[in-house]
Amino acid sequence: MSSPSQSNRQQRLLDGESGAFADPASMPSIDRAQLDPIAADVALQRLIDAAKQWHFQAGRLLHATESVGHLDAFQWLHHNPLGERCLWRSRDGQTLWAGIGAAVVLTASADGDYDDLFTHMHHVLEHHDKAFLGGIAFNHRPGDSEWQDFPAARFILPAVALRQQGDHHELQINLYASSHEAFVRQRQQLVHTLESLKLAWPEHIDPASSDPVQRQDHMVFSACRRRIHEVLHQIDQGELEKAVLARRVDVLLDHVVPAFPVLQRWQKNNQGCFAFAFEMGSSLFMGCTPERLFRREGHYIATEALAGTMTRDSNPETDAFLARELLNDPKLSLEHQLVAGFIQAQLQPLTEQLYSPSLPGVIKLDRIQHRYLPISGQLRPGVSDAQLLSCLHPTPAVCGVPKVAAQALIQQLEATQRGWYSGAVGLVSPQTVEFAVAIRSALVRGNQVSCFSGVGIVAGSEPETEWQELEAKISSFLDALMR
Ligand SMILES: C=C(O[C@@H]1C=C(C(=O)O)C=C[C@H]1O)C(=O)O
Ligand SMILES: [Mg+2]
Repeated sequence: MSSPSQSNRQQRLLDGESGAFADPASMPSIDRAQLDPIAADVALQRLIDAAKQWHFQAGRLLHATESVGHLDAFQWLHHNPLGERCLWRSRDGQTLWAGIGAAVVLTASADGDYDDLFTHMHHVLEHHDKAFLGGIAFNHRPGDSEWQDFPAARFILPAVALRQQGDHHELQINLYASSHEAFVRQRQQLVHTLESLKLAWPEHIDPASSDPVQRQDHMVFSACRRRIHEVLHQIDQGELEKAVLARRVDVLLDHVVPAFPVLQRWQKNNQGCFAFAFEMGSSLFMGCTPERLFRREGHYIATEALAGTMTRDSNPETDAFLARELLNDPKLSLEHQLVAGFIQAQLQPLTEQLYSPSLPGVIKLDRIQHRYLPISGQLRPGVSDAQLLSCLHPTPAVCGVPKVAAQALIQQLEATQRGWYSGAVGLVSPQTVEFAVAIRSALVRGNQVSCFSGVGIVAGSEPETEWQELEAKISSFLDALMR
């Protein structure tokens, strides 16, 4: 129960925001855990005052930070479509960044061209406790229609960021301009965004879910079987050992897809996954992935091999039996071992020492479980983030072995472009750089959503089993979408 003075404050916030709940009888209550109204309100006003007092400084980051009470980042983004939005949540849930609008946007138009990007990002950030969020494509093809808003690489420093580290939540604002004219324009935009920003919203107004109006599978089972046979044939011929085949399913709803509430449900069903979202133009790419590409802190790198999949069962004994099968099955071992071997071989020349447990473990998700092997090490002096990204991406978890042969076969067999699906997404801060593999992901455009999933094909793959695996991966997303 809230006190009368708290209720008044809640009402004032709601009235100020939209005027929609002026009648106390019809006013929904606010989730108390969601917000400390005074802190958020005052913090926001302080940030507006700070921005108004900024003076132009060429090529210097202007910034301000205020602590706030607990804000639900997914709902905050959902209720504030005031500029391009982005989100990054670490796998342990301890770190979350959400952004609205852009202070700095950095892009690359070709794959592998990451050196300048990282140099530039670190130059802008200096030592500040801030982060660029962004990602890279699987392999960039200019002119792809559904991916046209997504270049080979793109990173943004949000204009307004909500940062959560453990229990500490803060709002940050940023501005970086190279001319006085740009400074004036960007500051005006920033103040406007802050003055429009909602920090409170009615509780549990979750957009109603509905059945899809239409579903289009870009690869039906017969085509999938044909492609798997083609990969198996090439494996027989000794051309390659593994290739990952991907599938796209489009779903049309009768309303705009509520991307952030869907992502929040998806993430809640899959604790222990990264969550990410990047809005660009009228598209939004988001996902809930279990797979880390790498995390670097100082000279320390942590990565992993995650591949090989088994279904789950509601009966714990059967589920444990399936996990043992996952660890013992030779085809699943090979599928996973090819990823681990690649990562270890790529990192060997860049590290002093590389550590892994002798046996893999299991990661459990809502509908499936995976083989998992952590790999960590001490980087040699001078190894850069750009180098790590180029040497690890794409791993055989999303591409194949050998890499070049698999890339060519994927390009030949897959009917649709992957864009940022199976690329890498993450966060670049002065202290930490972390990328996740952008699988279990979907591209939202208005009331349409394209979701993607892939399977690793190795000797011993059976089309029916691989098809079920593709279905299981996609249905985790459809559960969150349709609920
Ligand atoms: C390619 C995807 O996932 C990859 C393929 C897996 C497999 O085939 O067993 C498991 C995890 C990932 O390495 C995807 O989910 O889209
Ligand atoms: Mg598999």
